[in-house]
Amino acid sequence: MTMEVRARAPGKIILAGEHAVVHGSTAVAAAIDLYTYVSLRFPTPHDNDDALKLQLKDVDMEFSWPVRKLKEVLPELGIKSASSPSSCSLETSKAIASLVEELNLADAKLGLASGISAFLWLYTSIHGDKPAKVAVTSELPLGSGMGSSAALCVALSAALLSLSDSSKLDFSHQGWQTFGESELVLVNKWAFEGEKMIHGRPSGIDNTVSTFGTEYDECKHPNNVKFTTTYCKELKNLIVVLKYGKYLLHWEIFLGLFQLTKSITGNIVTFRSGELTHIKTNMPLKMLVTNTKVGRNTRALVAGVSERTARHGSAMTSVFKAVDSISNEVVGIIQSPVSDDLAITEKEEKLGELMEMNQGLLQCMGVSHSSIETVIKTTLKYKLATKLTGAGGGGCVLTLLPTHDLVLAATVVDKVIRELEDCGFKCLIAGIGGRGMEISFSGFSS
Ligand SMILES: Nc1ncnc2c1ncn2[C@@H]1O[C@H](COP(=O)(O)OP(=O)(O)O)[C@@H](O)[C@H]1O
Ligand SMILES: C[C@@](O)(CCOP(=O)(O)O)CC(=O)O
Repeated sequence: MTMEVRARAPGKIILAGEHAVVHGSTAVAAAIDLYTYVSLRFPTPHDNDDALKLQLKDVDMEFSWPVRKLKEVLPELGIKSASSPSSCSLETSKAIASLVEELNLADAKLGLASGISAFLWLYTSIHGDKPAKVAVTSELPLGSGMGSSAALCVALSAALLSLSDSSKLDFSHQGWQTFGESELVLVNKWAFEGEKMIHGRPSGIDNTVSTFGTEYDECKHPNNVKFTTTYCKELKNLIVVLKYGKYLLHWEIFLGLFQLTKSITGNIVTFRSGELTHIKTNMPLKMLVTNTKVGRNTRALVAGVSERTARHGSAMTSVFKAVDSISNEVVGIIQSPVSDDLAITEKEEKLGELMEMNQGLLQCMGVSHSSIETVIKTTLKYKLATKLTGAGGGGCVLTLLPTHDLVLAATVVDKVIRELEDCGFKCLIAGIGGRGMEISFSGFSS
């Protein structure tokens, strides 16, 4: 009998503390509602297929390794156990590098090499030289600071473990299901090993958020938008009147408002030295995500910060300490209850200021970029605070949107998005918070 499993794992945004978290500071993050999907299927004897196949749908590429080649090249094949994650040895990592080199990736696709290496390591560690078909597709922009590499490693580890010999899952369950706590811990450990092959020295925040998620529940805004219906004699029809407090809304503003309200406000987490803590959000939190589309390499940026730390130890220690204080203050603000609009305004002002301070420190670490500065300048015209998110050097940037006056916010969002997109950037309002990894079985056949 063969079956197909599909796993999905979310991306994340880091609200405060990226890079410093690699050096022991606290970071604040949330899962987002954009996922990477991995499907895994073992061939039946009729398929007469003796290869491990990987399809990367986002980049329209496929790779295939005959299992005899894997047996020939990989020194430790078959001696690993799915239940005890371990780091890739130097010998195996050299062997994997030779397999990836043989793919002759074009220069523009070289960034994929690390992801393919992580795939080969995770697959062969968990399933040895078993032939299989694996397909990957993602809603996340790749290499942009929203954790696509971690989402890939988590979804891959989850799919692989769900069909491993030790899996205790209910294969007949319909729809998405998650793992028990100890299996989630195992997925997270394997995903961290995969992340190490992509990033070099990850803090573990991305894979941990992607595995466990940051639960969400509706966070009510004190001023709800009201929709009322009215009978219009001229049109002989019911029309919808959009009301927000004292305002009657213009259609365009309504669209902006719809974008703002449809995105969920979920909970956040803090991460420090490998420890994840769930924090309940007590205020509406809306972030505009701008993708500068400037490609960058997380491994190089993380290494660059470490090199600067080696050169200026004491100064960088102070920078990391300042980031730690910023993250803790951000959590304090998001966690404390709000009573009215005034309190929300005050909190948003403080959060905006802390984001600007965090951005300044990220600049100190050498991870900002002219495209990020352009987003900062553009949003500042609308009095909005912006910081990079993830590794920086381009990639994605976060802008805090005001929610104390949703109509004002919707008007501003519409204008700012238009101006940013005129610069060639791509904007989205991501729902903050959400489930961690999940799997779903399908296609039973014998
Ligand atoms: N859907 C995917 N398909 C192929 N490779 C992927 C995918 N998602 C992630 N990757 C791998 O992860 C790398 C991006 O990781 P990284 O630079 O850490 O950025 P991010 O912030 O998106 O995690 C890609 O260059 C590729 O090797
Ligand atoms: C820079 C860092 O803090 C976050 C990297 O995020 P991303 O890979 O750019 O999504 C590195 C890490 O914590 O592992």
